Amino acid sequence: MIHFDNVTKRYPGGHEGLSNVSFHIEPGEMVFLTGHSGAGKSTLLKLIGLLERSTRGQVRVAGRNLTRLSRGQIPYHRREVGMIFQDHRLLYDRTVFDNVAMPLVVAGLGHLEIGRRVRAALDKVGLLSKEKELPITLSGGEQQRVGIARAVVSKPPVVLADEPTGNLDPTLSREIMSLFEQFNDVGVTLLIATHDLNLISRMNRRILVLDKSRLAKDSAAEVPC
Ligand SMILES: Nc1ncnc2c1ncn2[C@@H]1O[C@H](COP(=O)(O)OP(=O)(O)OP(=O)(O)O)[C@@H](O)[C@H]1O
Repeated sequence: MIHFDNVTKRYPGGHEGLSNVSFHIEPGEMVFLTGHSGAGKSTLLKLIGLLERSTRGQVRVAGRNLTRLSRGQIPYHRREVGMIFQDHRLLYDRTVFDNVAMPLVVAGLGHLEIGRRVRAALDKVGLLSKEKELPITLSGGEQQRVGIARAVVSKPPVVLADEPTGNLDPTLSREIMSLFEQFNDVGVTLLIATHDLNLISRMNRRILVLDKSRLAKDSAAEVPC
């Protein structure tokens, strides 16, 4: 589902956010990505979501070679990759419903279909009763769940999360992880970047470790990277 072959990302100014990274994630895997601050976790997720392009090497997601993808194809790719951010990135002048509906509006779906899908996604994250609220009136954990509903409303086969529990207490973090497990149970491939080593060890899943922009460890690999 996600293939990195010798991928390097060099930012303007010459700094390498990612250096010669290779790994494969199979459909239906749930994988954690960790490493020190600045190790390259966000850069790796941005390459998968096409928020950034690789400088060298090949990134393939759901059968698409992102290195060769034209600008016109980017919206189709984004629909297949749901992204969740630590700071939620909600629109604070729009209701919860409108925030979750955004990807479907962009995709040009009809009114009734949007209503049906948004309510299904809000129900999944336990926020159906809050659809008319503005995000600012919600708690941090609830805002994160709005962000999660928005990421999964198009039913993407791949979901990426960048520090999704960074601002949450342990109970809320567990709730978010349980939601991710439920998505994974129905076949969604998840890649979750986090500093939280307690959380990672509790989940008992495959772990990719970045160190100074390189892949230092893949718990699924027999030998060190
Ligand atoms: N747009 C950019 N321009 C220049 N350098 C960047 C840019 N984005 C990231 N970097 C650099 O690339 C490296 C990797 O950054 P990245 O944000 O991927 O790390 P991270 O592991 O996600 O860190 P954190 O855990 O602190 O969020 C860092 O040295 C960072 O300063």
